[in-house]
Amino acid sequence: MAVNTTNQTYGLWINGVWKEKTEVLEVLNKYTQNVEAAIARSEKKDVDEAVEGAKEAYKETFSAYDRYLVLTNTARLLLEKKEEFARVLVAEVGKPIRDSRVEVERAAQTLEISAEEAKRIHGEGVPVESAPGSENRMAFTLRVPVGVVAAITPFNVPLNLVCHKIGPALAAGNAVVLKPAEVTPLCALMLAEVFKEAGLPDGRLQVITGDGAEVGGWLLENQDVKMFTFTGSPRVGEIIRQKAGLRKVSLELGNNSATIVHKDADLDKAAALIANKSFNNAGQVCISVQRVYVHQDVKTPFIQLLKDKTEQLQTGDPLDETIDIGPMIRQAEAERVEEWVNEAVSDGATLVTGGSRNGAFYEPTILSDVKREMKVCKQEVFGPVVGIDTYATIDEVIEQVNDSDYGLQAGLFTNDLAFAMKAAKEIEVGGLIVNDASAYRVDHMPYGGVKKSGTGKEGPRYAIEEMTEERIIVLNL
Ligand SMILES: NC(=O)C1=CN([C@@H]2O[C@H](COP(=O)(O)OP(=O)(O)OC[C@H]3O[C@@H](n4cnc5c(N)ncnc54)[C@H](O)[C@@H]3O)[C@@H](O)[C@H]2O)C=CC1
Ligand SMILES: O=C(O)[C@H](O)CS(=O)(=O)O
Repeated sequence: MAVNTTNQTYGLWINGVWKEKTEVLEVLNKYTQNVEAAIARSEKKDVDEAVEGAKEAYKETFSAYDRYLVLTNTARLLLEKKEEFARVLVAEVGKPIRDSRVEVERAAQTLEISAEEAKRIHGEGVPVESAPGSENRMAFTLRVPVGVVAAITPFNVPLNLVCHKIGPALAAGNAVVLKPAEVTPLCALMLAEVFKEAGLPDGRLQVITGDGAEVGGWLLENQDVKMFTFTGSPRVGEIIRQKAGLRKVSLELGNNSATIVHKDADLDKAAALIANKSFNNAGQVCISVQRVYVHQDVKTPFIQLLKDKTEQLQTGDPLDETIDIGPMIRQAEAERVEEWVNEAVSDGATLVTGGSRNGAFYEPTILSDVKREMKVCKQEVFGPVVGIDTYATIDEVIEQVNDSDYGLQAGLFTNDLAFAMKAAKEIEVGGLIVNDASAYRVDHMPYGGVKKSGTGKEGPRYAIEEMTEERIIVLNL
């Protein structure tokens, strides 16, 4: 049974207290469509106040060890409140309860890893003395924080992806102004209070909410923001890239992730992992499997296995412990997916399973005989749809995978080491996952794409590099 888990009006989190606003936006429960909570709609002056407060907080000493302690405490408190956060994720995203619990656990891990990294941020020795005329010099680098970081996050993984920005930014010694997605802002707002309870100095983390384009625009205008770290659509990523000017920008954008199933693969294992990782979070995961390339010799048995495993997935109320797939974020998105699938079928694709919509629910859907120019292949579906195509040779499939505007992660099922290593060199992505689907991620690995999938890496150690400047110190002795 769905319950209203928060039923609260949130203010803006500025300088460690709630600032109430009269204008609010409603946040819906994505399963019941009831109002779950309300959030404040920021005005420009609120955004400027948040940035100013962050700038002031940044000037105060916050040692690496204290950063470590605060992040560790936050991770512990988050785990203590796991069920509370998981239920809010169920409500605001429509994410099934079992997956929501996993997201809270991963978010705590992301903060824990960030805490560990806070203690080992270091530069390196630079042998300037080896240059003629510099014999009496020595040099080393420092990594210094950039200052105020603006973090703008998407709707689909609203706790862990927020932690992937706040964790490393704070670990590196920055102050953060966070703008969570307006449709799923609740966990981020709750997290702000947890950080305070964990000992974070006021102003180091500000959370402002409101209309994305408006608030994002005001953040971009404010020159006291020194870096933008963004996860979301390529459309908004490009706006940020253009308006940020010469400031630092890190962009985690979309993907139409491919996974290859070679003729020597363990087909049962491949089908199980692909079924699980294509439809998780109703396919609203940017490394979710969207394009499957199966070797022509094993097409028929593989499709049958994938169909069987997909049809075992249960769709329904995300609070129900037995449910695998909940609603999409809004009905309009499910309608778009329905349109793309119908268009593919009328252009010659075969519907293997699924293909129907009920409100915001879209059934897990498999298409075969897809063509590369179809929207379900060429664009990012961001929904529970997999399109299967075949190939004959290794060169051909590498070309098919690379024929994409995107390049975040890809998967490859094979026991052929030579193929795996050729793919590692030639597939144009930020990460290749061998003997698993494209959607494998643990939170300390480098994560980020090429082409339209963005620039910069996440994973706390790598994000800290993005969120610090390298400064060289030369000693003339
Ligand atoms: N590479 C990655 O790690 C991930 C990428 N994504 C991508 O995100 C997209 C889906 O998420 P959405 O939340 O719908 O993306 P979105 O781009 O619509 O929104 C993302 C964030 O940007 C804000 N925003 C909207 N307009 C803005 C503007 N003009 N200036 C500044 N900020 C603005 C939104 O309020 C939200 O907080 C998909 O394309 C997906 O692939 C999602 C998750 C992870
Ligand atoms: O890109 C996404 O949608 C997420 O980063 C995938 S994950 O972190 O939830 O695995």
